[in-house]
Amino acid sequence: MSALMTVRGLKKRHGERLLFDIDELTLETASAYVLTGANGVGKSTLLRVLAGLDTAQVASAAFEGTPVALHPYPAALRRAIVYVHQHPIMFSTSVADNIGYGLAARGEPKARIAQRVEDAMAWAGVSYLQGTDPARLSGGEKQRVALARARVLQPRLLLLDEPTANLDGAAREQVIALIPTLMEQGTTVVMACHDRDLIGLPGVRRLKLRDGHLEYRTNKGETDETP
Ligand SMILES: Nc1ncnc2c1ncn2[C@@H]1O[C@H](COP(=O)(O)OP(=O)(O)OP(=O)(O)O)[C@@H](O)[C@H]1O
Repeated sequence: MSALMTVRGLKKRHGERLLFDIDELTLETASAYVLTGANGVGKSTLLRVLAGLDTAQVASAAFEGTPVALHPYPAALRRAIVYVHQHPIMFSTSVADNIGYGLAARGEPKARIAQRVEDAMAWAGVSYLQGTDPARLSGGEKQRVALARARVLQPRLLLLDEPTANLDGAAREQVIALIPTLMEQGTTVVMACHDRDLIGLPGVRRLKLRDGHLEYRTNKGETDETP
């Protein structure tokens, strides 16, 4: 398996506080990871740094074998890497506009956008929300719309920040059910989470942030560790 992204010497500071000091982060092509660790350890920050939404000190980085800088963040990475926020923000237009927004920003033809949005809505099980005001979506619906919005962009790397946080019951299960289908299409997925059902998904590898360092773990449905 080949490395999709490698980052070496990744340090993040908030003032005097060294949040993390990661020797090396390697994400393989078409692989899925859960990023675990205690509250406040820096999971969201790490994802945001990879997505170019936050800055950090980086010794070197490469994407698909090509050396890249993370600051300033290159347009090629902005196209290849998509971050989905824990509480996705929706534009107040329509659900379809929200899903197609990134494609429109890329200048895709309208007919192509409409087709891909329709497919994505069916994939995410949100076709019934066609006429719903985005401001009225439930937490689970919002998360599924956000996943559809990310999926249509066909990212090489998808960063999901606690995709099931604050969801329970059917809403949580519906989101969890979408994750393996994202993995199947060859996208590398990294999910910051505490959700044991996500951590235990087959084929998902585990990265754990602890004391500022990144540990690679084998994932065998751990029950004996703190998430
Ligand atoms: N701008 C900032 N200035 C100072 N500290 C910050 C800033 N932004 C975040 N932090 C701190 O950095 C730490 C890491 O935050 P982050 O949200 O990345 O953690 P997390 O592991 O995702 O936590 P959780 O599991 O609770 O979501 C927290 O202690 C947070 O308070």
